[in-house]
Amino acid sequence: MASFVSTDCILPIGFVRAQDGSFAPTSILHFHNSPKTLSPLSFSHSLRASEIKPRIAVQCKGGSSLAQTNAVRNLTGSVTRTQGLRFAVVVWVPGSFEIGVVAARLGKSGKYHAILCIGAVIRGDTTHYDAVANSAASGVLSASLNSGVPCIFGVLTCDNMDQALNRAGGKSGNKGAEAALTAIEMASLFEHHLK
Ligand SMILES: Nc1c(NC[C@H](O)[C@H](O)[C@H](O)CO)[nH]c(=O)[nH]c1=O
Ligand SMILES: CC(=O)[C@@H](O)COP(=O)(O)O
Repeated sequence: MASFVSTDCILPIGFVRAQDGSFAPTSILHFHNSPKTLSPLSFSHSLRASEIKPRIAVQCKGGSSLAQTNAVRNLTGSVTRTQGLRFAVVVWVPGSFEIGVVAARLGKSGKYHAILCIGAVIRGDTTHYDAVANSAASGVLSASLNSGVPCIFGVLTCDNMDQALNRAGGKSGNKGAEAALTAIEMASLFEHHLK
């Protein structure tokens, strides 16, 4: 389930060990509840835990955990609320290495709410597998981040064909179908909650 939490919290990003053995934050970012972006409102150095008057409990002694604030919303995508959503499927490119650039072009077109990327990389005798598999993954991720449109990684990376067939509708399920559901959920999340 994809979810997005907007909170009003104080986020310690570093700790020092105090003389009594407790941990105190060395720097604090104070975030304000903003569903769109978390933007630090203030940045205070070397605040000690005793100086913080948080709206949340910051447990520093023996570890650090942030209690939930009193303003938390979970935004989730839906696999049923899909009216009007448009999808592109990248599958018939020469190889998985080429998926990323096609996904990026489709994402930037503004025509689609999500791009589903489907492929299978099967290990051979050389290290070429690693180059292709890693490039396919980074290519799809870059397409997402650069276009702002969810590009879903539905590329099998397997040591042999049996592994691939088992994940393409065999005894290990259908990773392509799972990726398709992820595409729907992400498109719905973006369309209904993150515009
Ligand atoms: N061996 C596999 C490949 N290799 C081809 C590359 O993806 C790429 O098309 C080529 O290197 C030219 O840029 N592709 C797969 O998708 N699966 C493989 O098992
Ligand atoms: C993923 C690949 O590129 C790989 O299947 C190529 O096979 P080989 O390493 O035997 O050339």
